[in-house]
Amino acid sequence: MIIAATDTTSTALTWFTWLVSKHPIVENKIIEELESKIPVSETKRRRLFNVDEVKNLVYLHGALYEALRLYPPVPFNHKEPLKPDMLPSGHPVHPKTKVLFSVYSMGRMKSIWGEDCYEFKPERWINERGEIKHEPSYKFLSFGSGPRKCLGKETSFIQIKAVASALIYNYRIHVMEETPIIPAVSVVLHTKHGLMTRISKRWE
Ligand code: HEM
Repeated sequence: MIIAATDTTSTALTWFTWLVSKHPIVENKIIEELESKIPVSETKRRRLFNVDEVKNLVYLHGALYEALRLYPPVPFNHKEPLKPDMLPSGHPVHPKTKVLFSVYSMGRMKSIWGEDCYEFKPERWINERGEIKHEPSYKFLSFGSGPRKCLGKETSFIQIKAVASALIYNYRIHVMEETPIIPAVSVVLHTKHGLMTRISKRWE
């Protein structure tokens, strides 16, 4: 729980916070969705959101999945076959061979996500009926795929959603860009220099 859950969720929230601060239109749409789906009285502006309240937030889901696609907290992974196998490319794989794959790169491939693959676009995850658009786990690999995929996927996502709602709804977050916001080369995709921010209350 401690190893698998701590750095992954905090890293996901860090990249999400940075991406939202760079995309004010997305930030406004998240607030609009919170206000329309979870109405709040004028006198009680500041608030926290519970699991049931955030469950059906479609736009926020899309924004968080976009952050996880562009900045997967576990940026690479490896697998090895139990018996001799062949990759779709025609390359044979021996049971003792580890196949390393970059989840980070796969989230940014035009052949997988289309021409706009570098764009932070929550709408990518919303279908024409306004519902969450599901993608196969072998395409969106941020939580892995198959029998050993992340056990904490649902738990972590709902936690992240509740924290992200409270952060964006209650505070204006201005990212200080004195140091570049770039990924660190590591097993978990931390921001190399952290994320320095100036935070103010949104409702005063
Ligand atoms: C944003 C948050 C998280 C991300 C991106 C993430 C990602 C991953 C990935 C990529 C794997 C490897 C899957 C594979 O090899 O196919 C994994 C495994 C795992 N995760 Fe997570 N994880 C997150 C949060 C959590 C949390 C909160 C927990 C626990 C409550 C957790 C528990 C586990 C466990 C136990 C495994 C090993 C599963 C196995 O080997 O059978 N994860 N996670």
